[in-house]
Amino acid sequence: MDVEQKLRELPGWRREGDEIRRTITAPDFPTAIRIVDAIAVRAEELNHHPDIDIRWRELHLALTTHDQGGLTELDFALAARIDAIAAEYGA
Ligand SMILES: C[C@H](O)[C@H](O)[C@H]1CNC2=NC(N)=NC(=O)C2=N1
Repeated sequence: MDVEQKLRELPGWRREGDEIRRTITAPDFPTAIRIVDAIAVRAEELNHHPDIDIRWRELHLALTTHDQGGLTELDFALAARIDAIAAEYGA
């Protein structure tokens, strides 16, 4: 898998070691929590779960595939869904 090519398709995300990361800034704290809830639904569907650090209206997300020891297609599939959710909630 060409990680750099995948990242070009996901401009909000950056690579840090074995992870890709994105910060989402929601309009307010309740919206940030709704975004987390929507991400949870997708994560369950994909059986792939982000690390999420909630700081007021900022969400710091990190994706990797622990059981494969690094980045996989699943990380990029979930990242694309997270981007769609963020856009839907005005973040
Ligand atoms: C057993 C189950 O499939 C694994 O624990 C899954 C669940 N969700 C996961 N999510 C992420 N981000 N990485 C994983 O390696 C992972 N593994």
